[in-house]
Amino acid sequence: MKIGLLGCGAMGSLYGGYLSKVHEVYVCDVWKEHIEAIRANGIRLDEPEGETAVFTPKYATTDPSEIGPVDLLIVFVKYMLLEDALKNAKTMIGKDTIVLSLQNGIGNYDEIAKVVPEEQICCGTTAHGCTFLEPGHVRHTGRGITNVGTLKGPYANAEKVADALRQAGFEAAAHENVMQLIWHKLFANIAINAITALLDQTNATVAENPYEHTLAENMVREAVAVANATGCHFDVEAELKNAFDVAIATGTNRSSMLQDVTRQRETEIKIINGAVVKTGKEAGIPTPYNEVICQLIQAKQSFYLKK
Ligand SMILES: NC(=O)C1=CN([C@@H]2O[C@H](COP(=O)(O)OP(=O)(O)OC[C@H]3O[C@@H](n4cnc5c(N)ncnc54)[C@H](OP(=O)(O)O)[C@@H]3O)[C@@H](O)[C@H]2O)C=CC1
Ligand SMILES: CC(C)(CO)C(=O)C(=O)O
Repeated sequence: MKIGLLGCGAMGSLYGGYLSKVHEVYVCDVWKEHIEAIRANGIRLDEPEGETAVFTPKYATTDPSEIGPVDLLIVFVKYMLLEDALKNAKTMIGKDTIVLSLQNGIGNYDEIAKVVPEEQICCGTTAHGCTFLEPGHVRHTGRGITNVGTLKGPYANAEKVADALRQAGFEAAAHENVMQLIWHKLFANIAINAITALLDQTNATVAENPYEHTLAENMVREAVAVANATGCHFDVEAELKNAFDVAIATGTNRSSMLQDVTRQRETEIKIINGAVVKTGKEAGIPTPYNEVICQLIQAKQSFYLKK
């Protein structure tokens, strides 16, 4: 399969690397130094078990027009850059190209749909974790399943994508009700990301510190109520247990939002806690805890983004 990776940072390097074992992989990123390092030495991936794997994609570039249409385009660009990134990579998207989003949060699909017909979009979740180390070099921090589904497109597309991922050694499954899985993953990000970013603490503290725990619980309770108002069927106690289990399992991690504020980058708050606030407003469900934490993160990032 001809596969493109749009955004080849931490996660794009992991997926691009593994997929290049069996597929024809083209990686595209705006960061010139990183692309040059991949061209020179391949993608170096420090595996959770300790060894370093090296993968060689077919082609690495900063210019999507060099690639042409692919069968599958996986987007690992952050949400706020997604629409522009896809417009810039239009030449990679043919009428049969499947575009896959595995990004965190709720909102990526709508950004993709501004540029790509919905019939061609697949979305899902990944339980892998990755951290960028230096150009051409990333750390794989944890393994897990990749779930794929469609909202409007043919379900066969999700099966095709899951199959291509499995061929490359990923644990992957297609699902009829992918929104349920996206919400499920979101609840853990709701509990962990913004709190750790505000307090500059690792993930475990959300489960262990009583004040953080109470705040996380209140935010997850709101999020579950909102998800259920959209037609999902979540048991709030089970989701709370899962969210705190994730906090413990990834205990020493600095969450992606904490990494963003540390590097003075715009965070994904709008599609994490912000998605709960937005959907809550549409469904008439109050979400005061999520609203306050959104304002605090927006305030924090406004100081360094100067906007
Ligand atoms: N890291 C993780 O463990 C996980 C991340 N995710 C999700 O995956 C997504 C990506 O995360 P992650 O890999 O950590 O992020 P990174 O910031 O490491 O990677 C994103 C890459 O996209 C590049 N980029 C920006 N604009 C464009 C463009 N127009 N065309 C091509 N590339 C572009 C960025 O360059 P630049 O930095 O110069 O902007 C960067 O190299 C996020 O939405 C996140 O929620 C999901 C699960 C786990
Ligand atoms: C699960 C968790 C919280 C792991 O750090 C994550 O997905 C993130 O940091 O965005």
